[in-house]
Amino acid sequence: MSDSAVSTEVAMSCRGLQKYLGEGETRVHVLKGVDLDLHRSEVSAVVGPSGCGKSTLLYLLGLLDWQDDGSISVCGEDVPRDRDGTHTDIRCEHIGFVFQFHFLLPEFTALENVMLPMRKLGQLSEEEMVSRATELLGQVGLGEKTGRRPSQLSGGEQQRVAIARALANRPSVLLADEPTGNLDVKNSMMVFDLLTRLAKEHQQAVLIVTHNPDLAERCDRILRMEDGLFVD
Ligand SMILES: Nc1ncnc2c1ncn2[C@@H]1O[C@H](COP(=O)(O)OP(=O)(O)OP(=O)(O)O)[C@@H](O)[C@H]1O
Repeated sequence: MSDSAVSTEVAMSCRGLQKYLGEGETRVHVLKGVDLDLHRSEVSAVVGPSGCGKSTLLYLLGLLDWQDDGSISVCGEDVPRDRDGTHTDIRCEHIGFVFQFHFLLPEFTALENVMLPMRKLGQLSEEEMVSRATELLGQVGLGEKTGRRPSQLSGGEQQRVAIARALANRPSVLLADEPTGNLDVKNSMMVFDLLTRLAKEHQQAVLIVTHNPDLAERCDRILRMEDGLFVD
């Protein structure tokens, strides 16, 4: 993938990120001081052996868990370390997630699923939310299937709805944990290319955890993690 379109603007960064998991004898020092800058329009792959801390890092950057030490900033603003709800607001506004399993709500249509993050953020009218969700589903090639429930869509289509949902609030950062891990080779490539193309179009920074070397090679850069740290 060409890096000519990578912006110098940092969408997210972390410094000295440390995390312990578990209690007592099972306590593990998972992240040992991770430094990272994610630039807009840049797609970074995180690779490394099982258990080295990739998902833990994604959880911390996604503000789904708290670090034990170190700092995270989003669009130049430090994320406060106290657990006062600020995290949820920042997450809603700035961060989109795509997981291996789509976590779409089964009783909702594709359109309603994509509208959910917008409802939570509460900045758009009903009409604006419908319009944006419709546009996003069109961009992921599901313009004709907006009224379908997840069970009426294929695995690849469900993951495309999840991508549209992740982009709904026009986040600064898109975090993806094995986003194609549940798909066959053909759908993997298609979903991966779609995700990275749309993120670049929307000038988002993308961080993808993957065990798939073919997908990692298609990213702008590959970050190798070993035992809780990035290595050269
Ligand atoms: N709740 C927990 N208590 C103790 N240790 C944990 C806990 N959750 C995860 N770990 C350990 O933390 C380490 C990092 O886990 P993490 O899920 O971040 O690894 P990973 O690199 O994403 O692995 P994989 O590629 O297998 O998904 C592992 O050694 C794991 O066993």
